[in-house]
Amino acid sequence: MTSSPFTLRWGILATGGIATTFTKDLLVDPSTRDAHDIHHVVVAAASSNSSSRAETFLRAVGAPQEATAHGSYASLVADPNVDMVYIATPHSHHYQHTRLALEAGKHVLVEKPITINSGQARTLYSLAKARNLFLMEAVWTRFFPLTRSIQEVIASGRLGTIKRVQSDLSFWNDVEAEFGSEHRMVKKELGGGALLDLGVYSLTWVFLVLWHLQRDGERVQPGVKGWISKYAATGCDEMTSVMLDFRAARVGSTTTTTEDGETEGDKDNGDAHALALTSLRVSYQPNPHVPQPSVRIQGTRGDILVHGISPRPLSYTLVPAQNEKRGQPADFEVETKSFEIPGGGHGMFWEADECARCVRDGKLESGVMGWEESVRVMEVMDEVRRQGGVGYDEELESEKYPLEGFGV
Ligand SMILES: NC(=O)C1=CN([C@@H]2O[C@H](COP(=O)(O)OP(=O)(O)OC[C@H]3O[C@@H](n4cnc5c(N)ncnc54)[C@H](OP(=O)(O)O)[C@@H]3O)[C@@H](O)[C@H]2O)C=CC1
Ligand SMILES: O=C1OC[C@@H](O)[C@H](O)[C@H]1O
Repeated sequence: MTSSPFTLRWGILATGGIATTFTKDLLVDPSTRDAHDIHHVVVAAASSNSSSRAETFLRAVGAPQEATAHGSYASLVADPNVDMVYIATPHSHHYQHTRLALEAGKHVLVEKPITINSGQARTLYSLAKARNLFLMEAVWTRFFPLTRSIQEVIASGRLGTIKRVQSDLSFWNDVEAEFGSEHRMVKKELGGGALLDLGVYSLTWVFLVLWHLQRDGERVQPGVKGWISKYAATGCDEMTSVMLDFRAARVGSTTTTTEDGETEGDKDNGDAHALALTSLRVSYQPNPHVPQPSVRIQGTRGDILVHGISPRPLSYTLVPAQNEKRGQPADFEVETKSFEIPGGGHGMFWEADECARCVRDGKLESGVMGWEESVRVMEVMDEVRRQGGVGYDEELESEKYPLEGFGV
């Protein structure tokens, strides 16, 4: 027996770059990615600017004619046809706009980073829980089939015990020419800086491997050491490097017997280290003719090299360790697995599908991009900013609501 798909009705809050990309993805037929149980409808969009800006946006993305164009965010969240609000404003506004939507009784998908700091994130998740509403940080990379495939390889133990993860999301920019001092990437009033915008992906890869290797209920926050180099024009971070120390990341460690009769499990203390990098001045891959992995996951029996930009990688290579002296060499061959993004989309529809399924099933949080992990990543970024001396205005770091000038 086939039942009809569950329909989620979306309201898009803001009309900028990523709102456009995401909304176009919502309009891609889910059957092109073999999803038959859910369906998305774009019922409204809002611009803080004017309803005509929202109308232009709706036409540009190809939304249904009957979708409503709102001239304010307050009007969007009051729209009774909207089930789920997608928030695509700058970082500085996520806390205010997510509260606006939750307090109006809407489920929310909010762009990364969920907030400016972990305290704000915790408050939003408590509010969602109290109001019985779904809330998720839009870390779309988590929902890629490629990401799931890598997590499965790690969980299978084929790579042995995972000891190290290195992850880099850096762009090679002429920062002054490209961003000046007004672009959201570098403007402090908009929560700018490499760490919150790009570093969150480097940490995402570290967490999706090492946080999940710790046992449920026994997870401990890693030790964190961070270095920040500031952009002279605005004081935001333009280059941030983070080292993390995960103690006793034990699930997936091997206990195979080696030639001398010992077991790897006996010798391994379970610790793992990570390096999460981001910069606006150099690139993870300065020259496409010389491919370099954006993420490297290292186990005692081999590595995984992830290729392509880390928010949206399209292939990975399994690299077996070859060490003549080892009793137990890797039992797999070099293999590259490539993935496609179907339906002509960008790949953001998989996170939207997760939202629909969670709402359908009455879940408040995703089992893939859960609340605790989201808060833990924010805590790491808080600590790195503390060590590197980068703070935002008191109001932006506060949990005061509503703040004037934020359209709430
Ligand atoms: N997941 C991903 O791959 C990506 C995620 N992002 C995230 O999405 C968010 C938005 O980024 P992006 O779309 O590139 O940004 P844009 O500057 O392109 O768009 C931001 C939109 O927010 C609205 N807005 C409301 N208040 C302000 C304000 N004071 N200043 C500027 N804009 C304001 C505007 O829409 P309006 O006038 O209609 O209200 C504007 O168009 C960020 O949090 C970023 O981290 C960004 C790029 C990629
Ligand atoms: O989320 C993002 O991923 C891709 C980057 O180009 C963009 O600046 C960032 O916001």
